[in-house]
Amino acid sequence: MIEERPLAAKAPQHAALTEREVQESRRKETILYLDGVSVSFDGFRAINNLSFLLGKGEMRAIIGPNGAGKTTMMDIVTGKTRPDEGEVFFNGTVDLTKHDEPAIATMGIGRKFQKPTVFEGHTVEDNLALALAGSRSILAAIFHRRDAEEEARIAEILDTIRLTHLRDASAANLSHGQKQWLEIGMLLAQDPKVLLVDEPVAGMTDAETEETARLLRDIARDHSVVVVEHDMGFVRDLGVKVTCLHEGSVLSEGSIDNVSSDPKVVEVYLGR
Ligand SMILES: Nc1ncnc2c1ncn2[C@@H]1O[C@H](COP(=O)(O)OP(=O)(O)OP(=O)(O)O)[C@@H](O)[C@H]1O
Repeated sequence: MIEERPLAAKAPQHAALTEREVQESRRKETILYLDGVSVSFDGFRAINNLSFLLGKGEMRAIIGPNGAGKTTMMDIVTGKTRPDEGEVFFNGTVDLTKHDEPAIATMGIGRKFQKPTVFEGHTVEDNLALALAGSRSILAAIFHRRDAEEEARIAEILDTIRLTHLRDASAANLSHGQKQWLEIGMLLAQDPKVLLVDEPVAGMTDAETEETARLLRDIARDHSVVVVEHDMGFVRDLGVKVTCLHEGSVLSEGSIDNVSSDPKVVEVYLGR
C-alpha cells in the first residue's frame, strides 16, 4: 500500500507532461502557432481565445465578416498589437510576444497591406532593387553595382510577379493590380518565410484577380502564406484550406466547399 501512493500520485503528472509534449511537437511543425489568444480594446474582445495553426510551407485563406478580427490577428503576429493572453510562436520555437515589430519583420514575417505603397517615381526594377537593398539609402541602392546574384534575384522576382516586360516602366504608370504585384515582389526581395497578404485583389480587374491566384500559388511553392480576402471566387481559385473568423474566434475551418456550405458561415457571412 505504501508503495502504491507515490505511483498513484505520479500518474496524472505523467499524463499532463505527455499532453504538453504532444502540444510542443505539434507546435514545432508549424510556422505560425496561436493558441488561446485574446485581446481587448476598451473592454471589447476583438480576439477571443483564438487558436490558429499554419503549417510550414502552407498557404491559408482567412475569411470572415467585417470586424471578425482578421486584421487584429495579423497585427498580433507582426507585433503591432500585444495579446492580453495566449501563445504566439513563429517557426515552432520563437515566442513572438517577446519581440517588437522591426525584429519580427527581420525574422522573416513579411506583411502586405491592402493599399500598395510602391515608390511611384522609380522604375519597377528600381523598386525591387530598393527592397533588396534593405537599409541602404535610396540613391545608394539605385546606383549600387549589383552583382550577378542580385541581378538573378531581381530577374526571378520580375518573372514571379509577371512584370519582366515592364521592368523599365515607371511604377506610377502601372495598373492598380500591377502595383499590388510589384509590392508583393518587394516583399519577396526581403526573403520572408511567411507572407501575410491583406485583401490583395480588392479593386483588381477579373483578369488580374485570376492571375493573382496563380501568382500566389507560385509563391506558396516555397513560402508559407496567409491571405485575407473577401472575394470568394478568388479564395476558391487559391485552392487551399480556409479559416473563417467570427467575433475573434475560428467559426469554421476546412476546404472551401465545407466552409462555404457551413450553416454558421452562411448565417454570419455568406448569406448576408
Ligand atoms: N486599435 C483598436 N482600438 C479599438 N478597437 C479596435 C482596434 N482595432 C480593432 N478594433 C476593433 O476590433 C474588431 C476587429 O477588427 P478587425 O479590424 O481586426 O476586423 P477585420 O476582420 O479585419 O474586419 P475588416 O474585414 O472590416 O477589415 C472591430 O470591432 C474593430 O472595431
